[in-house]
This record gives sequence, structure tokens and C-alpha cells, in this order.
Amino acid sequence: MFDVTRYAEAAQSLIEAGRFLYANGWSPATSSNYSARIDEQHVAITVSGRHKGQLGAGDIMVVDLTGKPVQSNTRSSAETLLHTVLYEQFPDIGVVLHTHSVNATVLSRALAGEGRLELRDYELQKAFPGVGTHESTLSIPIFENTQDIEALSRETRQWFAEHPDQPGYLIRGHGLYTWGKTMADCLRHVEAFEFLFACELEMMKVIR
Ligand SMILES: CSC[C@@H](O)[C@@H](O)C(=O)COP(=O)(O)O
Ligand SMILES: [Zn+2]
Repeated sequence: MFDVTRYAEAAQSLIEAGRFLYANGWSPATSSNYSARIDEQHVAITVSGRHKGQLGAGDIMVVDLTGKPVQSNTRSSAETLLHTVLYEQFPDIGVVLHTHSVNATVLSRALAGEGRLELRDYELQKAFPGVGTHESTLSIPIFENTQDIEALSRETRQWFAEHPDQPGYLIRGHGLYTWGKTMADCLRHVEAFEFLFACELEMMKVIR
């Protein structure tokens, strides 16, 4: 079983993250899902279909690392498996955030036919762990959107087994997944990605 105090802390951090992400326009219309690790085997995650700007304690539940609900009859996020494969694969991550911003959606569609977004020469790449210079490349995979989340979870697992240092991915026409050791780290990654996506879209207007 899991520690109730740690669950309450994780739930509170997800509630606060939801207010921030919704206020920024990155989690509109009940979209997005968030999770935080409680211990090696348990994760607090948003209940499916809830408004992410108005989350309360009843909107957060617990699943195990196979995505199975623990002590709950509610349905966890439809995309639970996209979270749990990351916790399984990266034992040191504590938080996963999935957002649906306009820029992530438009940029991933603008790059139709391309399987990656390569980010280079931006100072803000240093917001990600292990990046100490703008002279580096962040290779962000773009997976095709699908309603078959089990298949997508297998696809992401395989890609990140081969590219463990990349801090996130896009689903085309859908949104961003990113993670971090702490909530502060993960929120910084969302903000950094959003800044970089906006820059890429501006660059397309200037250069193409
Ligand atoms: C409101 S459409 C968005 C959903 O289809 C999904 O992509 C999403 O992010 C939220 O699903 P949820 O089951 O609430 O976690
Ligand atoms: Zn989504």
C-alpha cells in the first residue's frame, strides 16, 4: 500500500500545477493529464475528463505502474499508460505533465511528415537537465496521434530506451509530454518547451 501523506502532497502539487497550466492556456477544455510519483510502485494521477484548472482532491487517484487503479473505482486518465511507462523506464523521475497548447498542436502539424523536431542554438535549451550550452541538439520525437494508447505507450517506451536523455515528446495535433525529478523541474520543462515552440513558429514565418 502507499503512504497517505505522500499521496496528499502529490495530489496537492498536481492541483496547483493544473491551475498554473490552465491559466497559461496550455490545458484547455478538460484536456491534459498530470501525475506525480508516490513511491516505487504508486503514482498519483488525474481522473479522466476533469477540468484541469479546477482540480480538487477528488480528481486525483492512485494507479500502480501497470496503470491499474489502487483503492479507487474511478477511471484514471485515458492516457495513464503514457505516464506509467515513463516511471517504469526512468526510476529517478517524479512528475509527468501532458499539455495541449496551441503552439505544440500547430507546430507538430506544421511539421507533417517529419518524425522529429530538432531544437538547436537556443540559449533556453539549458533549462533541460544535462544541457550546458546552446551548442547542443534536443531531438524531440513527434509520434502520430492515435486513440490506441497501449500501442503508443509501446512506441514511446522503445524510442526512449534508445534516447534516454531527451526530455519530452510531441503527439501530432495533440500535445506535449514532458517529465522531471520534481514538480518544479517538470513545470520548468513545460515552460521551456512552450518558449521554444513559439520561437520555432516565429522562425517559420521569418525564414520560409
Ligand atoms: C478533451 S480532449 C483530450 C483528451 O482526448 C486527452 O488527450 C487528454 O489529454 C485528456 O484525457 P483524460 O482522460 O482526461 O486524461
Ligand atoms: Zn491529451
